[in-house]
Amino acid sequence: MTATASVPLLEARRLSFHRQDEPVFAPLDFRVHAGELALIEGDNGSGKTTLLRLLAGLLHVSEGRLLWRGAPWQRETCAGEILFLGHQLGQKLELSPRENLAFATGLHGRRDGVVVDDVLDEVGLAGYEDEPVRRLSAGQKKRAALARLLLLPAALWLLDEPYANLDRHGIALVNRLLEQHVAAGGAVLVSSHGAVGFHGGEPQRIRMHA
Ligand SMILES: Nc1ncnc2c1ncn2[C@@H]1O[C@H](COP(=O)(O)OP(=O)(O)OP(=O)(O)O)[C@@H](O)[C@H]1O
Repeated sequence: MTATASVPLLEARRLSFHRQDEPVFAPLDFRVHAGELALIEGDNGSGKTTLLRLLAGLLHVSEGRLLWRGAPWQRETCAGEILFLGHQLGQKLELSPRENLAFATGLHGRRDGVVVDDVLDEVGLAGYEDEPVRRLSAGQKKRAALARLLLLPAALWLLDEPYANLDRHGIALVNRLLEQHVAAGGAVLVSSHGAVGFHGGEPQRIRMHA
């Protein structure tokens, strides 16, 4: 392994987040490397979403350190490298899936050689490419959001309950995306109350404690 390969993509050192001076979760230490999937585990209210929002830069670190590729985490460096898919799916409801993807790629660029129509077909939205997202079902909205994973060039995916609202084909789609991304050298942090169907090795477990 080269020195570069051994540097984690993301590293948390005694990381914590406070609300009204109270820590939401106990300080966390973990490292996520390229080609690795990590599960964030914990009960309702234990801080999984808060952690993911913190890692996405939507909240400010209260204490501890967050490193990206060995250097202090900075929004400018990480904007296109980290993709967060949360409960709010980040879709503009008046725009179509195709238009939402155009908006996202305008901000963050796109993977080489990936075609929008192929991506929308792969996530099961063939025939809905130009429908306003507000007219899609909950599962279809989720699929429109998942399309970003295939199209954008982010190295690290932060996925909060990625299986929510999906049927069995959608669940299989998420599992396929996870395995493809990790096999291609990407990394994933995922929170899920259900089983995560990942067969690319034993995942790291990040346990949230109050
Ligand atoms: N916007 C907010 N303002 C104040 N408190 C919040 C806010 N969002 C979350 N909390 C609190 O922070 C704690 C952690 O919430 P968080 O959503 O991170 O938990 P979670 O582990 O993702 O839960 P779940 O499994 O139910 O999705 C909870 O006690 C919650 O009430």
